[in-house]
Amino acid sequence: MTHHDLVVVGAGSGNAVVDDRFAHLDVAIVAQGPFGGTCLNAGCIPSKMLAATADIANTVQDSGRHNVPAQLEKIDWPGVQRRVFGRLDAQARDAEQGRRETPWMTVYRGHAHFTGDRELQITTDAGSEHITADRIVVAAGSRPTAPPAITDSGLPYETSDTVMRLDKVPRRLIVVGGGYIAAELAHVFHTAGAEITIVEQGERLLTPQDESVSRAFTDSARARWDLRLGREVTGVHGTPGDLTVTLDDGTRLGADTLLVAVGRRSNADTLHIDKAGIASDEQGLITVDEQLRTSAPGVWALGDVTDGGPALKHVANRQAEVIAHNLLHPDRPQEMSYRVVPAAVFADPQIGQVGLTEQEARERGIDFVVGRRDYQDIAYGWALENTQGFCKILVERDTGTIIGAHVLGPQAATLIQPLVLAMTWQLPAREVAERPLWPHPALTEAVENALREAIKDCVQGGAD
Ligand SMILES: Cc1cc2nc3c(=O)[nH]c(=O)nc-3n(C[C@H](O)[C@H](O)[C@H](O)COP(=O)(O)OP(=O)(O)OC[C@H]3O[C@@H](n4cnc5c(N)ncnc54)[C@H](O)[C@@H]3O)c2cc1C
Ligand SMILES: NC(=O)c1ccc[n+]([C@@H]2O[C@H](COP(=O)([O-])OP(=O)(O)OC[C@H]3O[C@@H](n4cnc5c(N)ncnc54)[C@H](O)[C@@H]3O)[C@@H](O)[C@H]2O)c1
Repeated sequence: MTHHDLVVVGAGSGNAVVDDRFAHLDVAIVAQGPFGGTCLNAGCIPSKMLAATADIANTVQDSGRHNVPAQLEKIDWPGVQRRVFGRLDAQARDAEQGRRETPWMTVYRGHAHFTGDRELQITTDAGSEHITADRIVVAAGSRPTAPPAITDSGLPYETSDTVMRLDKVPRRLIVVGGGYIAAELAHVFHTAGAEITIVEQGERLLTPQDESVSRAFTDSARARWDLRLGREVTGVHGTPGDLTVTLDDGTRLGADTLLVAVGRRSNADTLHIDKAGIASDEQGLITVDEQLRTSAPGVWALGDVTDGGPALKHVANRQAEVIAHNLLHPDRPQEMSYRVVPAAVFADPQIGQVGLTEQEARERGIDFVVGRRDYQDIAYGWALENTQGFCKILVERDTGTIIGAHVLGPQAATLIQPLVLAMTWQLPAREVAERPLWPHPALTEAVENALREAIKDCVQGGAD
């Protein structure tokens, strides 16, 4: 049995825990999948590289509105695949190679599970190995789920793990689920030439978003895609490549490809965490405290496998930093904060969001005002000929505190950042609107003007 000072299980965000500050230790990393994990290989990065390509294709298709006659010939899908995955696969290989060449690190390739306190069995192609460690970081991520009506059919279906690497664009793609992945990948495949149908059990797409954002997004999607809202799949029949999907209202839909995007579940259930005294919640997420310690002494956890914050890469990255600090400085530990967590949907239109939605603020009984500015009411919105974008900011009436912000439209993921900063430092809305100069006529004027709109109705907008 080999002993290490520190073992990290999972080479996604877990790989970011360890750097040269740990060179005095004997460190091992166990990797079942490619280095870089979901984000690099099948998540954030390929989906955004594909979405950026789709945005460019849309710009060409839409160029007539700017008096630039142009025609989109086609998206060269095999070329896009080579560019995107050629780059990302090389990154994953280089990351693993870098670890293998690090003298104080050991790379185990295989699946780890606990056999006791800080004791792991690693199953590899060559057999199995037992290791122990003084300290362990669990960063085993999550995996896509699929409804039984689909899995029981025995017919093939894609998930985000596989669909982006298809060698051909599907002709008719049915997406089950109307959340993040559906919004982003329907944008990609629609622009690449697929007919899109979305089957979503809720009444709108992206329902956790602010109602006005979810509504605007759904309306925009309805113009391009066939939306089956309030519906579930009850069965799949046919043969691979020629599928018939039945819905709970009896509708039958034809497709060559089915993409299931109904959420993900923690991989904690594959780790035998009970053998190591690691507690999990009712959804199977490993329970962590503010310092990202599990219930087992000497075991930390981060990312999608845990109950610590939303399953987003910037959350996991920050958790990796906090754990690294706490491993190196146990005498002065840091705590993870989830007070201000932004998120973005890289679809068409793009969405940026932070803090409370209007419906959440109402449910909490907060007395708040809403400031809104549409892109079509600012100069750069005219320049873009944009008619649907807006920035909406929620401000507590009495204190002028910004409690939530929502942007829909071009560059929304970037435009949200000044509001993330303002909320992080708890700057009053009036100060954020009036103290800095906002460059004219940039898109950021949508943010500035939404803030000015909100503070008109505040009792106390902040500093005068
Ligand atoms: C399509 C898609 C798009 C996304 N886009 C965004 C985005 O734009 N922005 C954003 O913030 N987030 C995005 N996310 C979410 C983001 O990818 C995840 O939150 C993040 O990657 C989680 O990191 P992690 O380290 O917890 O898990 P992972 O990156 O999944 O890493 C876990 C690693 O552990 C390995 N592993 C699992 N079990 C074991 C085991 N028993 N033994 C050894 N190794 C094991 C896995 O092979 C994997 O490499 C997206 C996700 C998807 C699916
Ligand atoms: N830009 C980003 O940050 C980004 C992008 C993609 C994925 N992600 C991460 O990956 C996670 C998974 O994404 P996702 O899109 O799979 O999940 P999601 O939770 O965003 O959306 C799932 C959707 O599927 C619907 N649904 C569930 N069961 C269904 C059923 N049986 N039939 C029809 N609809 C059903 C839900 O109502 C929901 O709208 C996200 O929650 C997020 O953490 C983030």
